[in-house]
Amino acid sequence: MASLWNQALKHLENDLNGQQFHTWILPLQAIEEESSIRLLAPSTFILDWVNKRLMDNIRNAIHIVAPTNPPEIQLEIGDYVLDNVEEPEPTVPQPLQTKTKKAESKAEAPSHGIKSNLNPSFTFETFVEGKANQLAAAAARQVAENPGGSYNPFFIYGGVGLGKTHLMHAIGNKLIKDNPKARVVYLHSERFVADMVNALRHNKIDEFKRFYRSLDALLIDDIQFFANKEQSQEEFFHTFNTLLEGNKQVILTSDRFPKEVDGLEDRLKSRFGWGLTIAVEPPEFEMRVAILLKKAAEFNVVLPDEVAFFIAKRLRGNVRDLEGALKRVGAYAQFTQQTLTVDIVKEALKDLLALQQKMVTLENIQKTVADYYKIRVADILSKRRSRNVARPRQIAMAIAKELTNHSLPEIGDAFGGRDHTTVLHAVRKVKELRETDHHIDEDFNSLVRIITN
Ligand SMILES: Nc1ncnc2c1ncn2[C@@H]1O[C@H](COP(=O)(O)OP(=O)(O)OP(=O)(O)O)[C@@H](O)[C@H]1O
Repeated sequence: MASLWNQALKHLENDLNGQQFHTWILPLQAIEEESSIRLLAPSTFILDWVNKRLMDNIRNAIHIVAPTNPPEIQLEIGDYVLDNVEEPEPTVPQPLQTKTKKAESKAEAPSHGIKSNLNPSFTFETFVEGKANQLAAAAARQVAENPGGSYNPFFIYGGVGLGKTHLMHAIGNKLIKDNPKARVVYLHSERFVADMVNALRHNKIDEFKRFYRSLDALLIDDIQFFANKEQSQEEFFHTFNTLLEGNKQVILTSDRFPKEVDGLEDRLKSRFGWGLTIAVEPPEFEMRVAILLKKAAEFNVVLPDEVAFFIAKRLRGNVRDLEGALKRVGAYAQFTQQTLTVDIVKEALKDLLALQQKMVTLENIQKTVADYYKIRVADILSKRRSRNVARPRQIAMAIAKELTNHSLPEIGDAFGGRDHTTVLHAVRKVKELRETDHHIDEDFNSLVRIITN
């Protein structure tokens, strides 16, 4: 029987987004006692964060797995000690061990091997490929086959919930599968910063450095959180160089193109571009269907094709949202013991569908695009052809085609009475521009996110 905490973790993983789960929940070490569960946080930073924002989620999860007699939850600080860094041949890397004074005195200190922090379910096998992530997935496989090769660092960027973390873990999992002794560590950039601050406080910075520089692969998620943290950037810069010089693999993710991460030193930005930088994009319709079908099989939800089509057509957000919707309809079907149909999905996802419907109107698209480019909606509807107005107009039309079910003539009408061929031209032009100009591509993706979220 899995420990109570391990069972609770499964619920927390569903409940929270990947970043929250990896950054704040996974680092907690649980000591289960008769009527209580002690959660040890490796730093005050993590302790405070969990305390302020995630205690309700933790309580809920514990209540689900122990509904009749839920243990009391105590959150306390446990010292992270960087240990065994130079052990000659660890079967698994040995970076972080938890030690608490209380736990020690009870000789109950949990013994942990290396915490690679990899989620075993994020693999290439469970990753659905489509136009939006094909390149990224192919490159990730290359990196997994040939770590420390020419794709180093490997940098994946793109909007939230589009599979960056998943891909990164897939590489890490493959590296360890191929070589169980590989020292692979995944962590969120905020966690790197927190660990560094902690190491400084405990005079363990040399061990900290040695540890990170002794890895075979270092995977750091969401590096935009390094922004304006000069000391962390400095440390990371040296770690990064040492790893690269030793042909060790570095994998990074960010929500935007590295050069556009504000508050990051130029030398870091430029180095991030030395290897391969690749984007993941929001999934297109076919991929959304494929993701729904694959996840349905994973979650044991019987999902008829037409129902998958319906959800994919109506929910155009990121993969995490699709997953959330699927879990909801799955639970609904189970609860009401009905086979899923489009009508049931309409009922189960009523609020989500209404929200999406309400927000994605042509007016909303025009307004969002106008705000984004700091022009007026009237400019978009006008006949003006200057580039600063014409380009946003084309982008707005292309988004309208992508996000709504309106026909080309309807879109043309709504954009100041234009002909449908003008809309078609805009759609083609924007497609071409997105392929050649990453600024336009970023703008487009950001706008879709703003409109659909
Ligand atoms: N192509 C895909 N195939 C299968 N699952 C996917 C895919 N893309 C994303 N997911 C799933 O969607 C969820 C969110 O993905 P992930 O955490 O990797 O996103 P992310 O891009 O790292 O977002 P964030 O920046 O918010 O961390 C995860 O459960 C992941 O497994």
